Amino acid sequence: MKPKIAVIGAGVIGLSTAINIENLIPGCDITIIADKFEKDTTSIGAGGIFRPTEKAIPGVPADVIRRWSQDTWDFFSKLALSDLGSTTGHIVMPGYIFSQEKIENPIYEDVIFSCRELSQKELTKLNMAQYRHGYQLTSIIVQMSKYLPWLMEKFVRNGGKILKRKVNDLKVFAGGPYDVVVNCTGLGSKELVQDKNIHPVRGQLIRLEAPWINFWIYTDHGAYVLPNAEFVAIGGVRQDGRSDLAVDAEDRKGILERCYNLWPPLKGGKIIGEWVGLRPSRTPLRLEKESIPLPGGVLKIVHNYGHGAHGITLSWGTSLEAARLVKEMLYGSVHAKL
Ligand SMILES: Cc1cc2nc3c(=O)[nH]c(=O)nc-3n(C[C@H](O)[C@H](O)[C@H](O)COP(=O)(O)OP(=O)(O)OC[C@H]3O[C@@H](n4cnc5c(N)ncnc54)[C@H](O)[C@@H]3O)c2cc1C
Repeated sequence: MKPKIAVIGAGVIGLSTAINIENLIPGCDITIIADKFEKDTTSIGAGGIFRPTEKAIPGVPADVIRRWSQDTWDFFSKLALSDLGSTTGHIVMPGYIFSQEKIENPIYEDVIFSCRELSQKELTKLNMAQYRHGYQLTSIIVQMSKYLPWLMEKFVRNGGKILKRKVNDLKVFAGGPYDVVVNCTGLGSKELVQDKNIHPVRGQLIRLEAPWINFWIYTDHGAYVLPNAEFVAIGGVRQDGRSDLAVDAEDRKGILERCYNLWPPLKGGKIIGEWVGLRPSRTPLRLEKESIPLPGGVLKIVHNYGHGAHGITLSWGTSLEAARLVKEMLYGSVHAKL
């Protein structure tokens, strides 16, 4: 009999997990169940920069973060360097990080296309002498408005099914119809599995029409500039515990001030949109299997949520691991290679 699997959640984590399950368990019957899709998810609004760091998720060992980052990079760079890149939204883009602290990040050096520290002379030439450190990197930016629909289409083309519905309690799945249920609900896990550790970290960004900006910038003081083929996203804020979704005028003022100071040519850009999203943050993120014996039968769950500010960067790697855990739950650990 074909194994039946449900993936709850249709953000970048749910879609990537569902596709990795399709790849790892060919012929399985798989359904994505979610109450929000594409434009209503957090994933759609992310700046989309691949920016791995060993300290991305507190509580996750550096070698594990490195593996998830590397697996995501392998997938993203294959797309970006192929003729698919313009369809999936993966763009190779040079950029800068400016900071007061020295950044020791072996993942930058080993994984992304290129990374080197700038000299004081170079910082001065860029009008960035106020920063003690600067780095020039070439990474990948993912335009999420292209990537999410592409993932969805790929999932459906492989035979996957979609169900639009809110799940209020995973226990309804005890005893069937699914052999394994995969929880990729991000912040939804607060209610769905009563997880007190998951919390929102609010972000706000402004979308500019500024096609002359063709490199990205990241700083350690709440200013970033992330262009894609559609617009330039400038931000941002990181407000722990705040969960209102309306655009805040004070936040807008602060973002514009910081970003215009950082890179004055941005002032020529036309504001074409604003967006607020809630990073699903958890220390550490939850990527594990769980079996719950219930009167109706054993409920087998794989959890994959809580990626915080790094959900795009870690998406493919964590989803690959979640798919391996699903296979292990179906067939035992002999089949799984973690
Ligand atoms: C301003 C901002 C900028 C960001 N920039 C970057 C960046 O540059 N690089 C990077 O790596 N990351 C970035 N991130 C982080 C990234 O966006 C998130 O980590 C990622 O999108 C989380 O994906 P997800 O699939 O877990 O959650 P979501 O996209 O929120 O998806 C959750 C899914 O679960 C479903 N769901 C929830 N509860 C239920 C339920 N009970 N029943 C049915 N369905 C349910 C929802 O409907 C939805 O489909 C940014 C985030 C923000 C806010």
